[in-house]
Amino acid sequence: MSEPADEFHLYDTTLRDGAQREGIGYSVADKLAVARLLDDLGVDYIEGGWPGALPSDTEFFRRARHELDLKNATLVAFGATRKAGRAVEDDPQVKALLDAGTSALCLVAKSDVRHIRRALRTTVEENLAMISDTVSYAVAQGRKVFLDCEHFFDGYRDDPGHGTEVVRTALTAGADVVVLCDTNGGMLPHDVTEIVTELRAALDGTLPAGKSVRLGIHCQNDTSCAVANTVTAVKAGAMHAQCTANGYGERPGNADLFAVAGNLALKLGLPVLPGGGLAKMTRVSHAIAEIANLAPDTHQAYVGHAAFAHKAGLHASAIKVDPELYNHVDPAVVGNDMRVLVTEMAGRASIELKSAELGLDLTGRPDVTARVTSKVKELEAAGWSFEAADASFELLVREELDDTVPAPFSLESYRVIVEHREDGAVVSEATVKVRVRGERVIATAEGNGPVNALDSALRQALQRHHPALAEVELADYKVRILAGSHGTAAVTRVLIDSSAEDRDWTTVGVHENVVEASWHALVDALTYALAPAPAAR
Ligand SMILES: CC(=O)SCCNC(=O)CCNC(=O)[C@H](O)C(C)(C)COP(=O)(O)OP(=O)(O)OC[C@H]1O[C@@H](n2cnc3c(N)ncnc32)[C@H](O)[C@@H]1OP(=O)(O)O
Ligand SMILES: CC(=O)C(=O)O
Repeated sequence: MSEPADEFHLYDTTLRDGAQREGIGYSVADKLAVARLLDDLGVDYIEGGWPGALPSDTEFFRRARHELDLKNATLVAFGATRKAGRAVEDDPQVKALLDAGTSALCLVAKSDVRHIRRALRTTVEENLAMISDTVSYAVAQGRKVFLDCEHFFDGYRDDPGHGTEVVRTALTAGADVVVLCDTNGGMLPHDVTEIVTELRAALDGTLPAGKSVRLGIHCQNDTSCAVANTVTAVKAGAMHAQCTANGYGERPGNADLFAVAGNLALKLGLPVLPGGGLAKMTRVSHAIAEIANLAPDTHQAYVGHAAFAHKAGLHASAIKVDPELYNHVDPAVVGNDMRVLVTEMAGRASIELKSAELGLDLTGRPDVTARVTSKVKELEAAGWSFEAADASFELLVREELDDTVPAPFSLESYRVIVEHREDGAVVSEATVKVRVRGERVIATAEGNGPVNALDSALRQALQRHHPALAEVELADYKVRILAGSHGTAAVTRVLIDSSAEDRDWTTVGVHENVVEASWHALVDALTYALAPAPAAR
């Protein structure tokens, strides 16, 4: 296998191929915002869309001229080669492409004989002429041209001579880079290595003077190998990689820009995303997901929230010695963080590391660490989950550390009624009887559900003594029924996300009864809201 070329481009197609993902529909303003993020990240090219095909893409390029001030990237307009049987200068799609006014263009061309004959319904000779005419016409107008060879790998397998001829024709006509596309995404890494290597050898010495073999790669993710195929093509000599943010794209998607950039920079030592771009990857990935209106993928390599989250006790015990022992790269290099998760898989090291993350120092307290470890295992076995409920975990550790957070009240009783009225309205009403700082308080409130009513009644009862609770909001409420096993009853687990000013926290409650499980999570949430900082923080 040859080594990566010295000159290398990272080419982003989030706004064109990425927008072909089911469920994505960018506005022009969204596209401008994504382009700014990608430019700030440091990609070399941003493919903005297909002017003349999509009115919103035509509008994007029009606005980009005045509104995008790109610092690092070159904007590229995408389109197809001229239509079969039509002169290039008379082709309205080619005109619209040039009218977009970008200095660089990317043309998609057929390179598989099956597609030329059956989809394009033309001859191999005419298709080569379409490529040659369109590339040389755009080059003559001063544009840099990339040529995407659709279905290159499938076509090359059937007819290597023809595949080679397509690439030769485009390079001879003046294409800057010819991009080999695994359009159906069916290749495996060894196929890509073999074909790229063989193609380079076949082209070597056959191009006109002054032309060199400049290849790119574009991989769809249908075998889940898009990133691997991209990296392997670069290893085999491709000097231009097309990718999309978060791997968005047609069907299962494309090669994920962040995984490709991380691999090329940190594993192959290529200077991609210079100027600190790597450290912006996590932020940019999440910001683009937000604009696309998609939840970020928690488990995405390099940039996912869980990319450096460690659950197994054995992992945590080695991480305690040296985080490098269980991280393939330093998370900070890609703008991410390492986290230790506390679950029934935790060992003492996990408990110590997680506590340290929360500002609780268990060094020199093996008794506390051991007690917390066994309590967590016991509770997790009974259905509790501390993985996401850091606040409940902190309360538990502090209790064992003799730094118990004072309970804001003691409970005498609570009662919840759900009333289905004759007119169809369903009203919940809760009454709580509590003691707050020696005073007996009774409060009743209505709510749109039993937990909402309970929360309102409890806050009402506490508000005079604890006015800070007015700032606390219940941001989310998740319920999960955990099936019983070994003859035990099913239990309900409730997670409550709370927020106040600039902090947020999660608490957990478990019980056979959903209201009681909610009550536990609610009480932890309000207790945590009023908790003084830990003695050791
Ligand atoms: C692999 C990829 O993802 S490439 C990007 C694909 N992206 C898109 O298709 C999104 C944007 N596409 C569109 O808006 C429309 O499909 C358009 C405007 C491009 C074309 O629309 P229409 O003119 O209505 O044609 P339609 O989509 O039905 O068919 C495509 C036409 O382009 C032709 N064509 C396809 N590929 C090429 C090519 N590389 N070069 C020249 N012509 C091509 C087809 O033969 C067909 O021609 P025909 O109308 O003479 O039969
Ligand atoms: C060009 C492109 O998107 C493809 O061949 O998949």
